[in-house]
Amino acid sequence: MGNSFDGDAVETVNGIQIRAVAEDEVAAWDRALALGFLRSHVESAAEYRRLQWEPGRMLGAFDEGRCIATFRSFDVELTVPGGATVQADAVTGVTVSATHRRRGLLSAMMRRDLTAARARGSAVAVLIAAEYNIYGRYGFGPATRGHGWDVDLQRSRGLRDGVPTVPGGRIDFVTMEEARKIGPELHDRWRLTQPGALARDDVWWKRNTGEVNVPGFEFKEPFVAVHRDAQGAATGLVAYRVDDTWDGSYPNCTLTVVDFFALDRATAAELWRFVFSVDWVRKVVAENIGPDDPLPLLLQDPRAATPYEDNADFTWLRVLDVEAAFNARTYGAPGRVVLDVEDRLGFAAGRWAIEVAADGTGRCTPTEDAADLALGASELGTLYLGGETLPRLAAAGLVTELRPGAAAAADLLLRTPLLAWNPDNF
Ligand SMILES: CC(=O)SCCNC(=O)CCNC(=O)[C@H](O)C(C)(C)COP(=O)(O)OP(=O)(O)OC[C@H]1O[C@@H](n2cnc3c(N)ncnc32)[C@H](O)[C@@H]1OP(=O)(O)O
Repeated sequence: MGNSFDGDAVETVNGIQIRAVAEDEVAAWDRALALGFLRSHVESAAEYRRLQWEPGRMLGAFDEGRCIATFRSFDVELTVPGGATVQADAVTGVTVSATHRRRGLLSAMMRRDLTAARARGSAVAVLIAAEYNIYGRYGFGPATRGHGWDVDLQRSRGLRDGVPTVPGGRIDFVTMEEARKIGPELHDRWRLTQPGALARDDVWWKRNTGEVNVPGFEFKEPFVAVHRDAQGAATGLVAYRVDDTWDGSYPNCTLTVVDFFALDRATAAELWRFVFSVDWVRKVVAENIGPDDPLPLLLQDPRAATPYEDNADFTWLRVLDVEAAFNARTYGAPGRVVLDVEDRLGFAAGRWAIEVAADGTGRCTPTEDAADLALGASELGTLYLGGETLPRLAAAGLVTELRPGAAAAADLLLRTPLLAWNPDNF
């Protein structure tokens, strides 16, 4: 399965060359990306793209020397249930020019990248899908959901009595420069508590604090506030923007939370208490805080929180190395399940036994035993982080029970105490 993959190889698909993009070709690649994302009006982001360039990881398709398709991947740590991390191949910047679509160019670039990723030791690949129906064919399945809330502050009447506080804690606004200093270490600690979370690199912090500008994505400086405990240690961060809306002579502002993470529940409650107390604000929009976040239950009136309009599938995941992936995560209950996986691209194909010990650790091995459940690689990706239940997939006809009751029984194993969530687009 591709251990001999040659990163410099040039493939030809229907007369079109597919190959890695050299550093001095990044401007042409960036232009093709802009056109592919229907952004012909956007000025060159080549300077920014050069920060992302790594040998062999930006692919392009070339027709008579013109770049007409783009694809990029980078390695990132993904937190799995239990708090371990696995190396993930993050796929992004996928475009094929309208002049060259449906000739197999995406399929060729994807095959090439996934083969190289498996050879590099990535246990999984992840991406954010522009459209639902593109990536299932390559073995990706929806693995986390975005989940947010709109909160009407007059109706909510603030936080319930008895919601935890942090005695001696404090909240301060920080400058963008301070956010770049405090944020990365804080986020690195937080992400290990959240299955589905991805590491943020240096470029992420630069882009989201305005140090690096990306043409077409105009940076508007947010308010960034950091919570510290009584000892002065940073324990949480919130970033938000506020519009300037007035209803006649009455302030009627909406505060939109764009980043929120806390190392413990009491810090989270303090940050929400702060966000809900900002003068002039009548509505708080938390665009994406995760499906398990208890926010509505912290309010005096939980009905004041209504689901955010864009709640949908977010990270898509593809298992590349079944043993590495399923050995890394922990499980909800002891037991054993045998999965029969069909995978057109081969990486996850076969019959796999997952045996879970009393302490919740699991061992995944190939087996000849009779299978309990049959499923495709895409469904395996959906199940991996615990973002979906087996009975629900079986009810939808996406997983087949080969033994009656197998879906419910295996679900007890795969269950996670905290639903997977990833706040970061990439
Ligand atoms: C991670 C990201 O970057 S998400 C962003 C994805 N990019 C976009 O949405 C930008 C606009 N769209 C595009 O650039 C292109 O249409 C792409 C990249 C989605 C597809 O590229 P193509 O080269 O046309 O795909 P390719 O020819 O390899 O198609 C492979 C298969 O996927 C199918 N397919 C491709 N795009 C879509 C789609 N948008 N919806 C449903 N099916 C699709 C094809 O029909 C084909 O099916 P088949 O295998 O049954 O024959």
